Amino acid sequence: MTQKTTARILCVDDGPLNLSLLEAMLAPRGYQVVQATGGPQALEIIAAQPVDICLLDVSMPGMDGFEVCRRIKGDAKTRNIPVVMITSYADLANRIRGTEAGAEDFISKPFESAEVLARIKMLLELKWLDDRRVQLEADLQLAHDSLELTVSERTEELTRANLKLTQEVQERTKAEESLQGAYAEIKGLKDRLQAENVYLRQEVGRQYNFGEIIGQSDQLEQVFLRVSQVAPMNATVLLLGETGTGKGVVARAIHSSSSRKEQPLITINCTTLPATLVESELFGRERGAFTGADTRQIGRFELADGGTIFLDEIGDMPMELQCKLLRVLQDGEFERLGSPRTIKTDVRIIAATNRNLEVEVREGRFREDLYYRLNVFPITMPPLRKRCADIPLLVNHFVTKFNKKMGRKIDTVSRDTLELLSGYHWPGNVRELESVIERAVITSTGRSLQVLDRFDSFRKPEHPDQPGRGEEYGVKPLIELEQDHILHVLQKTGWRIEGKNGAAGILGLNASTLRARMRKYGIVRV
Ligand SMILES: Nc1ncnc2c1ncn2[C@@H]1O[C@H](COP(=O)(O)OP(=O)(O)OP(=O)(O)O)[C@@H](O)[C@H]1O
Repeated sequence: MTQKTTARILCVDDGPLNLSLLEAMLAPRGYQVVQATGGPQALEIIAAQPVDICLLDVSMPGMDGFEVCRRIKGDAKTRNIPVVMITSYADLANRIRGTEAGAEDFISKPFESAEVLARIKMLLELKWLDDRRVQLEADLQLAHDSLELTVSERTEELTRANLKLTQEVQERTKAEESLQGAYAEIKGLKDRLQAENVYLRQEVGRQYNFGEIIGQSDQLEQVFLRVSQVAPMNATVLLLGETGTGKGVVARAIHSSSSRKEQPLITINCTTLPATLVESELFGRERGAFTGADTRQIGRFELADGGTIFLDEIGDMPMELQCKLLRVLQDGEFERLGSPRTIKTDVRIIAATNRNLEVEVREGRFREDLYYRLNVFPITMPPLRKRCADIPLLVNHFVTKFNKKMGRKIDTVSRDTLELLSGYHWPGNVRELESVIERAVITSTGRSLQVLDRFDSFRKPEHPDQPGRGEEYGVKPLIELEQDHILHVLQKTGWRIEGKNGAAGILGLNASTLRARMRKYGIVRV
């Protein structure tokens, strides 16, 4: 513990001798002695300069030592100056009064040098300790205050941070909620999209496949029924219907479901064959049959022996050939061009046309007898617009086909697209749909089919008054109605023709007339 040795000691006494004694005692010990000969002077000194200790005589004229002591202790600025009262008779009454006035200690007159010095030293140490304590307390208070400040600043900071955090949490919660909302919306959209998308693969399992014929509409079911009825027979089949409705497909299905399926199916397109060569194409020719015929040619009828001949676009066959064809159909016989030898052939005939043969007959462009020969078992292919139910299956079929061909991976078609396709008139029928899908597979980006064609301009039928186009007005030809009705009644009667509850009676026909009609329309029980 260090302590300053130059302590300033105020000695207050009305006796100069005492003051000199004290000065003589203290000064040599390094104390700075300040003298006052009375109370008022002492108080002035104390107010003007720092004093470390005050030695105060009790009995002084005017203001005694007790009063001076009281004033020192009564002033906050001077209260910590230790006061030592000097009394010549150290009686108890004076000590009590001194203590009450606030004196810290007492020394007796005459002074005992050792006692005075010991007391001064002790009081100075105490004062120093007290000063130190006050200082420490002040430091502590300061530290406490600064800590308080720091704590309050920190608390404020934390509160602010907490507030910010709370706001952030709220914002985040809000963001999360809106994200959840967005997710929900996306999920909703996705679900809707999925609901709107027709998954092609799912459809594959449901695809009705009669050979290559895709479709499951009621109209096509009728075709399937008739195909399955006639395929096993050798009967001639006449396929009717607009262009692109699938007559060729049905011809192949009939052949491949028949007992001739291991034998060839020879197709002759009566439109594309040059008229001059048709005859040799069909029946063959001997070498030298005509100028330039330097080799023998086997005709298609000969090639098809045991198999099937598909005469496509029969309505376009020249009249002179129709006669020869009739002979093959009737007798199974013909001669090669330039040869008298009759060749026998066993072929099944399937003919197809998009013309109205009755009109052709009426107008003299088609032989009536040939027409009856061909019209043994007519099958009318419904136009695509009459069997929109098949459009999804057909789209699926063609997308799969063109995916494979072009190495694409399209697997969905939106409902909107299907609706667009289903609403179109399809004058070119399945062939037209096929090329629309081929185009769309080429141009689609991604996995969903995008059809860019605009169909509206084609919607209206071009020739509303053309005969045989009744289906454009939702009207079936009478002949079709009759066929359907007979079939329907026969199914109802369990194929009973005659007698009570027989189909003939119900239809108001003789049994023989009904049988004739059934033959005419090729209606047989399967
Ligand atoms: N039901 C079907 N299922 C699958 N493909 C079909 C179907 N109908 C038609 N097609 C396809 O449509 C295209 C046209 O068919 P097809 O040539 O058989 O018609 P068509 O009635 O003979 O026409 P045209 O009278 O002009 O000769 C072909 O590529 C065929 O494969």
